[in-house]
Amino acid sequence: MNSRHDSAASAPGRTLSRAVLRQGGARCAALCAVSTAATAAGLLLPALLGHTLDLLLAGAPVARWVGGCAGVVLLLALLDGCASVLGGVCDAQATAWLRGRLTGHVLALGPRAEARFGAGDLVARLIGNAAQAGTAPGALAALLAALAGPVGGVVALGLIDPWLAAVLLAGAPVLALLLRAFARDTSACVADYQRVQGRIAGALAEAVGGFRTIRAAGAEDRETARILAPLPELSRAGHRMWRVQGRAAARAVTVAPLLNLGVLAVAGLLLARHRLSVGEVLAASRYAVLATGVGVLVGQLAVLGRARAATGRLAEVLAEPAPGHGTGGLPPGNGRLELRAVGALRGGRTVLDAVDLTVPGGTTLAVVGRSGAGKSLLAQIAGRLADPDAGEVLLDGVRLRDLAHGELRDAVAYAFERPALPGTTIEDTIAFGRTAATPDAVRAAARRAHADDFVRRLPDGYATRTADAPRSGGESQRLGLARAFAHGGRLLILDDALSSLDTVTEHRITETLLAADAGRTRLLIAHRATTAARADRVAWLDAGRVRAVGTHRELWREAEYRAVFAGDAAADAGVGDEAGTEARS
Ligand SMILES: Nc1ncnc2c1ncn2[C@@H]1O[C@H](COP(=O)(O)OP(=O)(O)OP(=O)(O)O)[C@@H](O)[C@H]1O
Repeated sequence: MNSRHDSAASAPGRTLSRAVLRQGGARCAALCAVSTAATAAGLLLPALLGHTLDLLLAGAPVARWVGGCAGVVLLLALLDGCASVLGGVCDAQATAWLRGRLTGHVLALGPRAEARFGAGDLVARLIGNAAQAGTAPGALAALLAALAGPVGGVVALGLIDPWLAAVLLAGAPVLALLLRAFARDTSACVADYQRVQGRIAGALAEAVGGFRTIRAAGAEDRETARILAPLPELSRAGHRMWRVQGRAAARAVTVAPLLNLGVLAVAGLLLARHRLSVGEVLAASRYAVLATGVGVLVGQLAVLGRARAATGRLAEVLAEPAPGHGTGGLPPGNGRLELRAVGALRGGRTVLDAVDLTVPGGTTLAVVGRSGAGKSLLAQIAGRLADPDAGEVLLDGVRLRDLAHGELRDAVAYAFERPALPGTTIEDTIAFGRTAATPDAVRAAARRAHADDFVRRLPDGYATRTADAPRSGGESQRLGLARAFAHGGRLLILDDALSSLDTVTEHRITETLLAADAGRTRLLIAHRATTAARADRVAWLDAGRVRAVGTHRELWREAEYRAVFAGDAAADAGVGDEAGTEARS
C-alpha cells in the first residue's frame, strides 16, 4: 500500500505537479477567480432571499429585491458557464503540455524507454494518464474556489449570529478528517487501478506486434486470456475505489445533516427569543447547507486524487535520465571513427568487451560475426544511439558525448534491417530528418538505393501515402537506405540494412555505396561474405570481442572465420578469395 502511495506522491511526482501548475498559472488563476466569484454570488443569494422574505412578511415593496435575486441567479449561471469553459481550456492545455514533455522525453530515452516500461504501458501513460494528470490545475483551482463555499457559509452564519457559527465549527474537525482520509485513500487505490490498466495495455501492444505468430500458433484464446489476466486485479482496485468513495459519501451524509440540524435547532431557539427574523432563519438554513457542503469538495478531491496518481506515473517516465549532449562541434574531417576500450552490458551480461577499433576517414569497415556477437549493439554505440558502459567513441577526434545534438545527428546517418518509415508520403519518408531533404535530393537518394523504380510504379509515385504503399521487406529496406543517403553526413552506419535485398540488388547498391568516397566513412554490419569482401577492411566480432581486423581475403584463411558465413549462399558457392577478387575487379 505504501509503495503504491509513494509513487503517486513521490518527489518527481510533486515536482511535475508544480511544473504543471506553473505553466498554466494565469489560466488557473483566472479559473480560480471566476469560480470564487461564482461561490461568492452563491453566498450572496441566501442573504438576499432572506431579506426579501422579511420584507414580504412585513408587507414592504420587494420588486427591487426580487430583481436583485434574479440578477444574482443569472450572474451565477454566467459565471458557472465561464468556469466550465476555462476549466476545459486549463485541462486541455495542461494535457497538451504534459504530452509534449513526455513524448519528447520518451524519444530522447530511445530504446531504454521501451525496455523499462513497454510500448503499451507508455501509450497508456501518454494517452490516459496525461489526460487525467492534465485535470490537476483546473481541479485545484475549482477546489480552492469550492472551499470558499464552506468558509463563506461559516462566516455568514457568524454574521447572522455567532452561536450558529459555533455549532458548525464544533463539527468542522470531523469533516476535515473525513476529507483528508478520502484524499489519501483515493490517490492510493487510483494509482493501483492505473498501474493495472498499464499492464493490460502493455500486453495488448505485445500481442498486436506479434499477431502473425499468435495466429500461426493458433494461440488467440491463450493470448486473450494472458492480456486480460489482470482483469480481476483491476476489478478489485475499482471496487476499492468505489468503497472509498462510498464510505466518504456515507460519512458525509451522516455528519453534514446532523450539523445542519444543529444549526437549525439553534436558529429556531434564537427565533423564539426574537434574536433572529424568519428571513434570517431561512438564510441560516441555506448557509448551513453551504458550510457543510462537502459533496463538491469530495468530487474535486476525487478528481485531484486521480490526477495526482496519474502525475506520479508520468513522473516515473520523466525521472528516467535521458542521455545528455555536449555543445561541441566537429572539426573538418571525413569521419574517422575510433572506438576505445568500449564495453557494454545488457541484461547484466557483458555484450561488448574492451572493443578497440579505428576506421580511417573515407574507408569502409564491415563488422561480421555470429548471431548475438554484439554487432548491432556496436552499430548503435558507434553513432550514439546508445552509450557504452565503458570506453569512448570519437568521430574525427571528438568524443560523441561532447557533440551538440544537431551536430551529431547531421554527421551520422543510419539505415536498419527493419526500418521504421515515418512520414505521410513516400517523399516525406525519404526526406524525414532534422532538416527535410529537398525533392531533388530525395529522388537522387532513391536512385542510389534502387528504390526509384518501384516508387514510380506506385499509384501516386512519390506522393503515395506511405501507409497505403504496398512494400516487401526489401523495398522497405531500400526506402530506409534512401533516407540515409538523402541526409549525407560524414559517417554512414548500415545495420544489416541490405539483408532483405536479392543478391543482384544488394550487389548494385554496395557497388555505389562502397565506390571510393573520400568524404565519408562507412560502417556495415554484414552477414554475407560478398558484402564483407567489398569492404576495405573487416572487423570480426566474436562473443563481444574483436577477434581480428583485416581484409576479407586475409581473414578468409581462417576456418573459424569462414564458419561465420556457413549457410550463406555466397560462402556455399565458394566465395572467399574469389569474392575479394570479384569485388575489386
Ligand atoms: N536490452 C537487452 N537486454 C538483454 N540482452 C540484450 C539486450 N540487447 C541485446 N542483448 C543481447 O546482446 C547480444 C548481442 O546482441 P546484438 O543484437 O548486438 O547481436 P548481433 O551480433 O547483432 O546479432 P544478429 O546477427 O543475430 O542480429 C545478444 O545476445 C542479445 O541477446
